[in-house]
Amino acid sequence: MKKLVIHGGRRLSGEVTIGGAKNSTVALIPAAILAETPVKFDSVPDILDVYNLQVILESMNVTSTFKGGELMIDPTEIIEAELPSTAIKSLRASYYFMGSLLGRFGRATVTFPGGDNIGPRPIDQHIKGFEALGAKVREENDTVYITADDGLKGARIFLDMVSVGATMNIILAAVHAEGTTILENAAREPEIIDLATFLNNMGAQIRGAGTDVVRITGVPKLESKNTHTIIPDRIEAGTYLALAAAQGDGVLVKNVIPEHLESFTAKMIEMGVQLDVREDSIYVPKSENLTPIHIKTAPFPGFATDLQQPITPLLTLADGESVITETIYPERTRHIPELQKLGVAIENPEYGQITVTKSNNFHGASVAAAEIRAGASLVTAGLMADGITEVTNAEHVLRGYDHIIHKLTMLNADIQIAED
Ligand SMILES: CC(=O)N[C@H]1[C@@H](OP(=O)(O)OP(=O)(O)OC[C@H]2O[C@@H](n3ccc(=O)[nH]c3=O)[C@H](O)[C@@H]2O)O[C@H](CO)[C@@H](O)[C@@H]1O
Ligand SMILES: C=C(OP(=O)(O)O)C(=O)O
Repeated sequence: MKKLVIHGGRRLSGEVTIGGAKNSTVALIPAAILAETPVKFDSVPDILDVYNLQVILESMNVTSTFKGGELMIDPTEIIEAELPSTAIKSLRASYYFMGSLLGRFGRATVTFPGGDNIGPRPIDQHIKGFEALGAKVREENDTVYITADDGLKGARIFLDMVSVGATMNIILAAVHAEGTTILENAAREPEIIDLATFLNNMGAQIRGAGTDVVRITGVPKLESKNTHTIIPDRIEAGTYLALAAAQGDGVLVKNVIPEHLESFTAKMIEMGVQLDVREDSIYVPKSENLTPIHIKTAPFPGFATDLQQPITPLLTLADGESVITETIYPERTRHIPELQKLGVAIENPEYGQITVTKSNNFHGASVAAAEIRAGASLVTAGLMADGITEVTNAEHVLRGYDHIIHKLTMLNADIQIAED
């Protein structure tokens, strides 16, 4: 295991460039096996999830090379094979192989996915979608067996709740299905548009991605003709924006799509952070006299659950009590006891509710990252704290933050990675 060692208290300044979106990337890689040709992505983030997905691809005889942000995947010699369960368990998004294998071969056998411990994460809506398309689904010994012996047929599917994963998975399965699938109450996250753009550029017919009704008309063949550039990671961007406001003396966050962050930047502005939102970058000046806010997490375009923990250290600078209502993952609270060790006044008074009050004098401590965004909040708080903070279980952070040591060091932070 690895740990991050932070000598906190240094003021941050300069520029940081955001990488490609993790949540696009982890869907695009499984999507690549639907192509009859090699595919190429650029702006691919250097994160552990990508390396684990490459291990899964390799088990299917799909070769891939990843260098300098460019990922080439050749699925032309793909074979059906047992997928490596350690890699499958290392990330949530391995469940996208259910949709893409089903689309490609008409059947899929995938171990239950792993991923972050942020409370229950059922996949009933994914399964409901596959069944509506004509597949039979059986769950046994932690494994999901999906078969569509008579092929998949377009269907009308209404999701019971807005789910990013189910929306993506149903799109993946439906691209080769016979006829048209109409997916209602679909998630509207920008990463879904990114997936649809990639597939459409290869010949798929997906309309309405980014709205709550997505129509997918099956096509027999997908062929890649150009490189797909992955959209910037709005969650990584939000993490740096919050850090910059909390500990910066002027930070420019580059390669962002500000429209993807509106619910987040609106809250920062409400706090009194004088953001300068430009075309594809956001400047964060030194922030003072902040006021507390109320945040309610919600599906896009609402405030992202993935950003409630990264913004938390900033809330400690506001004069009063801020309240976060976590509606997506009410048990996403594993950062709380760890932040308390650093001196943060944070409580979980009732299920799904988190309160944060003004806390002076953070002090370094040894803390554990239970999951990716809990880890991001600990790194932010550690950079604000006096003394040394060690964040153990750093793999959770490295799973989704591209070149984090380099980026923070360039902003004048003192952070190292070490074996634990
Ligand atoms: C790889 C990826 O993109 N991960 C993101 C994705 O996760 P993921 O796609 O797993 O999250 P979902 O959007 O599916 O989950 C939303 C809510 O629906 C519930 N649900 C979901 C599916 C289902 O079949 N049944 C069900 O009850 C979940 O428990 C949760 O309460 O969206 C989450 C919510 O924005 C983010 O936190 C994750 O970073
Ligand atoms: C919960 C997250 O990721 P995953 O769905 O990949 O576990 C996240 O990115 O915050």
